[in-house]
Amino acid sequence: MPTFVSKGPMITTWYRFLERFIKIKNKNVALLSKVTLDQTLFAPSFIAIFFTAQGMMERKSRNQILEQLESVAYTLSSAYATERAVAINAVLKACMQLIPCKIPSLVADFSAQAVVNLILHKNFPDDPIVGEEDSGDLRGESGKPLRLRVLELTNTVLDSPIDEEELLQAIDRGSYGGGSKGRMWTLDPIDGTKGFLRGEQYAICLALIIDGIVQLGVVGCPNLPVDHEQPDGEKGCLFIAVKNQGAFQRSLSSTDEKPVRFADVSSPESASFCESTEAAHSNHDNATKIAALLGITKPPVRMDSQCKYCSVSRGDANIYLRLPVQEGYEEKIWDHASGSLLVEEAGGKVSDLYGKALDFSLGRTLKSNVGVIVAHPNIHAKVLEAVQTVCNE
Ligand SMILES: Nc1ncnc2c1ncn2[C@@H]1O[C@H](COP(=O)(O)OS(=O)(=O)O)[C@@H](OP(=O)(O)O)[C@H]1O
Ligand SMILES: [Mg+2]
Repeated sequence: MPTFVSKGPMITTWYRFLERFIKIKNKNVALLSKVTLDQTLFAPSFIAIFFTAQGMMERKSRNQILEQLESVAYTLSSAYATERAVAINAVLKACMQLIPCKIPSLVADFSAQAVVNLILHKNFPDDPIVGEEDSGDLRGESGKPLRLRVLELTNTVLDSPIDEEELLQAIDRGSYGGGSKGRMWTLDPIDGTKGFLRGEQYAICLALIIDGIVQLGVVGCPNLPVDHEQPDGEKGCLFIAVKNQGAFQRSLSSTDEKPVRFADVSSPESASFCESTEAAHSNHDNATKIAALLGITKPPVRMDSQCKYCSVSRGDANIYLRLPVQEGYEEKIWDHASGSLLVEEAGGKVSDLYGKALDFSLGRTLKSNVGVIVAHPNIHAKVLEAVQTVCNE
């Protein structure tokens, strides 16, 4: 019904407008101009108006309407569709090989990097990869026992088995130095090694960066509950974000994707925050002082790995702080690329401790940034101010 009522008159008026105002003699150029205007101006506006009106008539909430618009925009957009599908497949395979049994973390780390790099190389042979691991510890006689265990695990998820030399080559495809030009992938095969060892949160994180800008991020969290409200329910989630296409979550066992959004929060007092489990990776004492300054009363949620980015993106908490412990520590691009895009696409804001955007164009590390602050745009400025007050004390 809304289609019938709105579409006819609007389209007729639009085409009349085009006929009247596009006065180009060359017929082909005139046609091309009309098609361009139609696809870039009319179609997106019409779709947005149509779905908003439909949502309002169905008495949907503002958030439900936004979610629907996001999924329509995603369905209609095909940018990076192949990269998205390949990245999901690679991260899923790497997750699957780690779930069934208890695996030593070194074996898991190398094997996850081999699996993801092999899948990326098969699909995008010219794309360089900035990966956390290299094959040094697997080489020679001394590396043989570890090498064979990694090879065995890697071959459990590959369609066609590889040999020892192919394994080493695959891992070393992650040796790219990064930079500001062209395409590259960045991979943390197991982020949150300590969490993996404890049987808690860890993540497999893959991102596509083009000319220094993160365009796609996929994060696999094999131990994260699918629903934060049901910590004993199904575990294992995949988070996916493509620039300007929104952020999504699915479980490892299903292909159904749901949009994820930052929880609305109007003031820091009502917020909750999460930080690293490891006090050696983020300063817990300063975080406590910042929380007090902001009037936050809820205790922090401590969690390992980029699962923190995922958790705030879907509204489990409102703030993520990573406060430097060691002067001169340079954050690695694979520890933040996919997570930061996920946050931005879910409606959150990411900066460093000085309010600067994270710069992924400077090599393997975030050389020009210090720490990370993630918060809802409504409260980011206040959080930043409190962080600066405490860190400058
Ligand atoms: N000194 C220091 N400061 C800041 N960060 C550091 C530091 N040392 C290590 N790392 C990196 O922290 C990564 C783990 O991230 P988290 O701290 O979020 O998780 S965890 O709680 O430590 O498991 C961890 O990633 P993984 O090595 O992949 O686990 C490291 O890259
Ligand atoms: Mg890491």
